[in-house]
Amino acid sequence: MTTPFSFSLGATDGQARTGAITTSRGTIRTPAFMPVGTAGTVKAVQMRDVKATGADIILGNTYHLMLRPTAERVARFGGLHKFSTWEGPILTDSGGFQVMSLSAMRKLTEEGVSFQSHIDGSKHMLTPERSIEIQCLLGADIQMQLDECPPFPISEEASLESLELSVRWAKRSKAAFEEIAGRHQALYGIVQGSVFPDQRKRSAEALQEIGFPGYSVGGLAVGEGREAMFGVLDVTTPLLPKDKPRYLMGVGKPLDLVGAVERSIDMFDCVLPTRSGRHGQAWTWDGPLNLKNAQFVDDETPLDPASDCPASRDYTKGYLNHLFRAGEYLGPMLLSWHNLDFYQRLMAAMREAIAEGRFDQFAEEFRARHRERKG
Ligand SMILES: Nc1nc2c(CCc3ccccc3)c3nc[nH]c3cc2c(=O)[nH]1
Repeated sequence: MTTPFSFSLGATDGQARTGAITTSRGTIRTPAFMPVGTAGTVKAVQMRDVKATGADIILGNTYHLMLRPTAERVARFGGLHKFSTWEGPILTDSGGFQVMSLSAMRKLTEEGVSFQSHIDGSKHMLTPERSIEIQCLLGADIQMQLDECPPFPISEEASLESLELSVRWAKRSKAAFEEIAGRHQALYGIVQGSVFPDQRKRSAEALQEIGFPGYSVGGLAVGEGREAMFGVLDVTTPLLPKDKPRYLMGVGKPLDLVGAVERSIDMFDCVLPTRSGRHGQAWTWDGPLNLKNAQFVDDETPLDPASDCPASRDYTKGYLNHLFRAGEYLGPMLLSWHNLDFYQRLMAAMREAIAEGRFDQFAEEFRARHRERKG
């Protein structure tokens, strides 16, 4: 573990940019889509197939893994890489977001957030210090500060209070990180401020005062809608250092990814490709398809013959329709795999378009072709 974390910018095209994040476990090509592996597995897809789709990095979840099987047990197995057999970089969230969306009896104080496990009701406490300890026990290469992701909508004064707490927690997270993390690991600050431009500015400036090797844009993909999200990016990314990665948390649909790359975002995560795949939704260049739909019963064409992914190339839509109607495990497995591959092919196409100075044209053609809703 000697290679220190670093980011190098590649090509820029308008505000869009390519880059490479060097970590001790491999390089991440940006713009990058990071499959979510919440409980140490990218649901229904084996790690060798996740890698084959082109993913350079996957995500793990402090909240889920601290509850089960516990961070200490994962550490005894040699860390999350060894435990899950994923050998590339792993990014973990700090857990606060998941506590607020999943746990019961949660109580938020200056110290941290106490809560009851959604699994067995046991009592737990997450502080900035404990979150960093857990992320280090897991062995995460890129870690997140503990923050508070405010609900949407939220009043301006409540949003300001929340972002100030997250800034204080950013300081404590960095102090704890510097105590116990390795030189090969990196900690990101998370910009908050909901949909208020002056608060986004305040948060971005306060975090840069503290200083991080990368910055996440938090507080979005919480129901604000695409236009409001883009509006926040328009005012936020210009405030962040150009020579450091920007990670838009929890985003998103293909049209969200294109619009956010247009606004200078480098890293993305979203449960959509795997979660929607498990329920029969296939993402394609032309938009999403519901493969359970009767229209596919006799369809003898694959999802994408041009792909080298077996899930996209070797199975007919009629067969996939059958698998879902029959409740066969293979249905969710193949569609999760296909969707991850499609997301990686979209990211690769954007990286190539930026490198060739034709990203505007790519984005325009994609938006014309990709119909999110029929008709
Ligand atoms: N810490 C944090 N996480 C968020 C996530 C989870 C992303 C995540 C990271 C790693 C694993 C799973 C999920 C969000 N998802 C949608 N919107 C989100 C906002 C925030 C946020 O403001 N702060």
